[in-house]
Amino acid sequence: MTNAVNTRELVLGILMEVTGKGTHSHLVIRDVLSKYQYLGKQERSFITRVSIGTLEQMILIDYIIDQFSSVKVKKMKPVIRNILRSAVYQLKWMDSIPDSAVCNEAVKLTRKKGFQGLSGFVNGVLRSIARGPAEVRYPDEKKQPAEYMSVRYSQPLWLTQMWLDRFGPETTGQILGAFLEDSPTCIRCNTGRISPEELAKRLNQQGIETTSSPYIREAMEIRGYDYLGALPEFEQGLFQVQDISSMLAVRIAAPQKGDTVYDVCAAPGGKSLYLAELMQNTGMVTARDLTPYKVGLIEENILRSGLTNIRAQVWDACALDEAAVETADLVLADLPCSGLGVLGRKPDIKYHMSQGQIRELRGLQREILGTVHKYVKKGGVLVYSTCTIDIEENEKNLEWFLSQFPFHLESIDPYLCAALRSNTTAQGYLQLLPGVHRADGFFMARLRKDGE
Ligand SMILES: C[S@@+](CC[C@H](N)C(=O)[O-])C[C@H]1O[C@@H](n2cnc3c(N)ncnc32)[C@H](O)[C@@H]1O
Repeated sequence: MTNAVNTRELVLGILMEVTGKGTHSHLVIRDVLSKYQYLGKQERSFITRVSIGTLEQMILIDYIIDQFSSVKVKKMKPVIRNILRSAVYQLKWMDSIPDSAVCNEAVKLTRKKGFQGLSGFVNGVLRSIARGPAEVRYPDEKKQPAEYMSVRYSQPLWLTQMWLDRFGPETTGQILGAFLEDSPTCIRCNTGRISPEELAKRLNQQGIETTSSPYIREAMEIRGYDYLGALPEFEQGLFQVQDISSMLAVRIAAPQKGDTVYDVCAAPGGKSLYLAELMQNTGMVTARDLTPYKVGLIEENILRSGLTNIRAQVWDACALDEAAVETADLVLADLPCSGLGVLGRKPDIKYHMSQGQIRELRGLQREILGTVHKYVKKGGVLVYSTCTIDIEENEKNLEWFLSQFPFHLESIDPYLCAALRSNTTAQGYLQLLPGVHRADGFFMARLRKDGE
């Protein structure tokens, strides 16, 4: 790799930003790649792979380093621990790079960053790891199942314990395992403009692999593209990037032609656009979000879609809009949440989230639900959804909502394929689990307002 030193330095910068300042990895990586556009495809994919891979496996990587280092990872200087982390990722997960090259580059970078005196330490730790046994000595699976799974799947202990208590070891293993697998990009074909078969054919002709979803006809997973934004089919609005679970949330909302719809937390607008599309350019979808920046993202997407039955507005969902009270056939409350269902796509969430933050989010969700349910007409529908796997934000919030407001759950089976139907879907809600379902972790519930 011609530019190896530079790319490793860029990876270090990304790790410092994400682990030190808590910035989201996908934003930091996007900024770095757009700043260094002159880098070749190989260098760009090296930066993405090592940054994401290191973050994904960081708990396991730290565990490995701690077994070989006299100084524990937590006690190290941030620059040193991040140089070691990305080097261990290359040693253990990237067979194509010789161990000696990984160690030498890490030592050079240590010196370049002004830690001349620690270059011997970095060299020693990395060479011991490279020479050490290939197999990791995990915590005892029988005596310490949560510790074992936490290290094995590189997930925080509190999260692993929470899911073990709720789902048991088998399902927890499936969920955690799925987070470490490659997450394909999912797209939704704009069926108003092109059939899924024709879109797949056009993408295949450009060397892009497509796999149709078992759950929704217009959904497909795509692999093997370089830059999505450059595809003519994207430019022309023939498809949207959207996970299958998000599409399902819209499907269970089942908007009708001519409906008045409020999507109260809508940016960047994926679900709003799908709602508007299903309404075949009739009725009106009001897509709201908190800031002009976020609403700008919705507006860009509206423009690309060519739909005219959708408008974007800045509106704080906690503030009551008197004019909207009892006007909506459908309200979509796809609320801010802990995001624990999408750890496979956004690995750094697991380092930033905590039980305290979950409590705060639950409070915000209740505040928003307590406001926006008022927009639903008597006999209208409210869909509550989150991209998380957390009983407090999902089932418990649902129970709370039903105890407070005049709504009842309604079966979502008519909108789902047989593979997704269960006791809970017959009641009116669905918790998707990665590894169990072929989709991101996601929760959705359909509630009908009492009355006409
Ligand atoms: C889960 S995301 C929505 C994703 C969106 N529904 C989609 O499918 O593209 C949650 C959104 O809620 C917004 N949000 C957070 N607090 C809000 C509030 N008080 N009022 C309105 N929007 C809010 C965030 O800016 C974020 O865009």
